[in-house]
Amino acid sequence: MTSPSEPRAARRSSAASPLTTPPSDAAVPVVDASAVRDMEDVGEVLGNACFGCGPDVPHGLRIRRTGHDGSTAYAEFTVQPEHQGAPGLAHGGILASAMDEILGTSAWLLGGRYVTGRLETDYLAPVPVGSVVHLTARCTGVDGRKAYIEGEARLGGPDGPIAVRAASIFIKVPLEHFTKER
Ligand SMILES: CCCCCCCCCCCCCCCC(=O)SCCNC(=O)CCNC(=O)[C@H](O)C(C)(C)COP(=O)(O)OP(=O)(O)OC[C@H]1O[C@@H](n2cnc3c(N)ncnc32)[C@H](O)[C@@H]1OP(=O)(O)O
Repeated sequence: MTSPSEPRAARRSSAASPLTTPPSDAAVPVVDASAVRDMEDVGEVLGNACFGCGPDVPHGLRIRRTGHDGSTAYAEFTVQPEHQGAPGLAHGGILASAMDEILGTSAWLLGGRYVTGRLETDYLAPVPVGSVVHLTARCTGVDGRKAYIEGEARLGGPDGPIAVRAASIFIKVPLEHFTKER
């Protein structure tokens, strides 16, 4: 339940705009078994250099994936001093990066390789340095190469208050997207 004293965006149930709302004939997401298997060796599949989830990246977010239920992915991270923007608070771009990571994890579960095409964020509450942030994302529909994914970041626990909501479109790309010379 929301109240009139909450931020206007908190009174909406989703961050999705018309651009990130799947069309009415979008397909229901189907999880790919091999993507789930790859999750167990994600360091080997992707390397450990990811700003979002690389465990040894010095100034990275070091997001820890904690599981999934269908295309709904779960993760958490702790906001470090190097993630600060305003004094004592997480930088908004850092929080958008964290949302990108969990939204991308939900896309990963569909199989193939996806990249972020569009990312929309609503910031509902400041996030103090030292907070444990709980991330969730789910696919709301698939239309051709486009996967529509929404998520949120909660403070302090999986049922804690929502600090950030995000809605996105991830686009399926061939492997050459990552390997071709530019
Ligand atoms: C426990 C679990 C463990 C799991 C373990 C592994 C987990 C692993 C997680 C990794 C998590 C990383 C999460 C970070 C993910 C990044 O940060 S990815 C990096 C940021 N993104 C990029 O660099 C993308 C840059 N953009 C591009 O390369 C190109 O623009 C794209 C997106 C590939 C599209 O180009 P294209 O292939 O030529 O496709 P195009 O025909 O233009 O568009 C295809 C369709 O998408 C639509 N589209 C394209 N762009 C957009 C847009 N911006 N907005 C809306 N629609 C768009 C088009 O309209 C078109 O729609 P249809 O006509 O088919 O209806």
